[in-house]
Amino acid sequence: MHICPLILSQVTTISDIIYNDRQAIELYVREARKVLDDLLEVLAESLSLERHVFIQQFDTNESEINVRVNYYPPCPRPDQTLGLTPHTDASALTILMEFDTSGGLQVLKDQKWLPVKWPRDTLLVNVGDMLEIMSNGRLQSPWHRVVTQMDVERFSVALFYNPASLAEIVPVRNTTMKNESYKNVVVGDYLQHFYKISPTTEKVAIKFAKA
Ligand SMILES: O=C(O)CCC(=O)C(=O)O
Ligand SMILES: [Fe+2]
Repeated sequence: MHICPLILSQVTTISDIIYNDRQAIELYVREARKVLDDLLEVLAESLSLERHVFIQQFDTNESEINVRVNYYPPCPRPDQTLGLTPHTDASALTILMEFDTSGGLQVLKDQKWLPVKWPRDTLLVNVGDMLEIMSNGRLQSPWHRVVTQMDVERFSVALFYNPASLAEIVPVRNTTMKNESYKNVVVGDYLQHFYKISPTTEKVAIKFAKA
C-alpha cells in the first residue's frame, strides 16, 4: 500500500478493503517516520559521519513510505516451499513487525541461513540497498528470506522507507577510506532495475550502483 506522499495514496487498494483501517496505518507510518529519521542520524554518527549525511537525502514531503502486509499460511511441505524468496530490501530502511513469535525469518551469514532472533513485541529494522549505497558499503543490506511452517500461520508488516523517487542518492565519500565502491543513482532508476531483475539467486541488483 502506498502511503507517502499522500497525493499518491488516494487510490483504494485491496489492503484497504481487507484491513479497513487506513487511519491506524497512517498513524503508524507517521510515528515510524520519526523513528526512522532518528535512526538515520544515529547510524550516520555511529559511522563517524556527519549526523545529517543520510537524512538530508530524504525530502520531508517527497520521500516515500510503502507498507506491505505479508501472510504466510501453514504449509504441508515447508521443505519444498518458501514463504518469501531470498532478497534484499531495495529500501533505505525497513521496519518489520510480526504478530507472533513463531519465527520464519532467516538471514544468510557465512553461507548459512540463520533464524533471526526476534524478541516478542519488538520491531526489527533492516538496512536496505539504498542505505548500503548511501553509506558507500559501510552498511550492508542483508540477504534474507522467510521459510514456511507446517502448523503455523504468520503475519508480518514491512514498512519501507525510501528517498523521493526522483532524488539522486549520493554515497558518502571519504578519501582516507578504501571500499568507495558506489556511484550516484536515481532512486526511481534503481527501483526499476531492482524489480526488473528480481528475483535473483544472489545479491546482484545492487551492482547497478557500483562505480
Ligand atoms: O515476513 C518477514 O518477517 C519479512 C518480510 C520481508 O522481508 C519483506 O517484506 O521484505
Ligand atoms: Fe525483506
